[in-house]
Amino acid sequence: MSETWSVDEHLEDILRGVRPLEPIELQLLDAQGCVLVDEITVPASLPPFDNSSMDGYAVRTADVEGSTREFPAVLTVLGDVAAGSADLPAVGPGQAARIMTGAPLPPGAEAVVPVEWTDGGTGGGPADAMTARTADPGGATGEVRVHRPVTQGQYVRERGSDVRAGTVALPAGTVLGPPQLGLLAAIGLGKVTVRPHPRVVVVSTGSELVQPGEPLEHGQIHDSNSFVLTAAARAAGAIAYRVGAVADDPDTLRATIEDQLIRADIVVTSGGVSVGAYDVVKEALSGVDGADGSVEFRRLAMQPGKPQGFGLVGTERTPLLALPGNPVSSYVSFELFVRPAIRALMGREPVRRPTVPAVLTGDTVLHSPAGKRQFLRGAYDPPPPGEKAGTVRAVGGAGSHLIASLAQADALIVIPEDREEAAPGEELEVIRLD
Ligand SMILES: Nc1nc2c(c(=O)[nH]1)N[C@H]1C(S)=C(S)[C@@H](COP(=O)(O)OP(=O)(O)OC[C@H]3O[C@@H](n4cnc5c(N)ncnc54)[C@H](O)[C@@H]3O)O[C@H]1N2
Ligand code: MOO
Repeated sequence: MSETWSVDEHLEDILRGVRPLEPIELQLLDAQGCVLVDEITVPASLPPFDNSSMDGYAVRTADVEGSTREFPAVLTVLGDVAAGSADLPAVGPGQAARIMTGAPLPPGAEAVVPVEWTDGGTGGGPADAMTARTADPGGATGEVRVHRPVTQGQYVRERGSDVRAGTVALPAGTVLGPPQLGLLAAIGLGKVTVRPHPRVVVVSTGSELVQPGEPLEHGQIHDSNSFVLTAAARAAGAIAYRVGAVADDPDTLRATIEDQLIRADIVVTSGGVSVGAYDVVKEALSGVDGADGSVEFRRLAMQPGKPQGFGLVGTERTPLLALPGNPVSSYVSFELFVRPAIRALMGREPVRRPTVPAVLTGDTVLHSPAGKRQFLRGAYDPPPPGEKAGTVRAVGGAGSHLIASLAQADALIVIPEDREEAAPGEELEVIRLD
């Protein structure tokens, strides 16, 4: 661990070892957040048929021309056309069909008069609504008085007016969010080919660690990193498995990782990477060169997150990122290195979180070690209209054990390597953690 790596060099090294996962076919909801590999063509037009956009009466426009409240057009109602109806009455001169939103326009009809522009078949004033069929089956027949004319095609959603068969529904590279999944469902696709969610196995290490919910003996602490890392991996789009904390024993750790490789596209460990006598991850995984790969441990010019390990392990050369154990270091390292690796596996761009400018508020000058990129926890406010930069204030100190203030933060304030302090009023870059 002699030379010091920059944040960017370490990330580039990781990204060189990460290839996008092979595409697979998934059920629509399993593909949420995934990237489409090929463009999707619309197999059949949407809507598939001309249909009504209103509850009302399907009419011939000539029959209602010039109609008013005082001089209504009086039409004979043939019956109901409900959404899903296949049996459609032909609408002839002087006739109308009561029609529901989404129902196919019956033959002969050219437009739809909303029910509010009619007497609803009651013989009274303008209707507010139709009476439910169950309450008044007879309401579907008889006469209707139409108080306003409609033009050709009015309140009719034309076949193909949404998307036409043969056109591109979604281009390759689309990230499937709720509306995109909705479109695939609407055009009738039950499955879709995407790069899958990476499987991330999270292993925390440390003989002092006790699972939350269990009492502590003196000297012990609860394992929080494995929860942070597993939750963060899920938020980044991965399927994450949390393995309980492994004690500081190299053989146990090696065996645990070997067992886990079967379900891992990435392994993330926390703790045991520094220079202590019980730094188990380093001891178990460094220098195991050969077919099964190896993990290289290095010092980074960053704070927090100085000690890091990265390598490709097992016969599948699975990327393993060994993060430092201090809780803030572990989380910041996840954001800077594991999240981009997850996104690279998914084929999602950009892999890095973007930075945004923010003016530092508060009354404290922030300090940063020379030559290191520092990531301080911040609370960010977006810019008011017309301004480019938001504001950010530091929350908590620089200590990498400060879990409570990390929970107050929604941004990381970046102090570059060439700066040793930043004063209130200065504009800095921040990474938003949303
Ligand atoms: N002599 C030196 N000591 C240390 C150096 C150094 O350069 N020289 N680097 C320091 C830095 S910076 C960091 S970061 C830590 C990294 O240590 P490890 O990765 O070996 O982590 P541990 O020693 O296992 O734990 C550190 C700290 O974090 C707590 N921890 C660990 N795992 C969890 C967990 N799952 N949940 C909650 N808290 C956890 C652990 O109890 C320790 O307090 O090394 C410094 N030392
Ligand atoms: O660099 Mo360590 O990761 O501060 O706490």
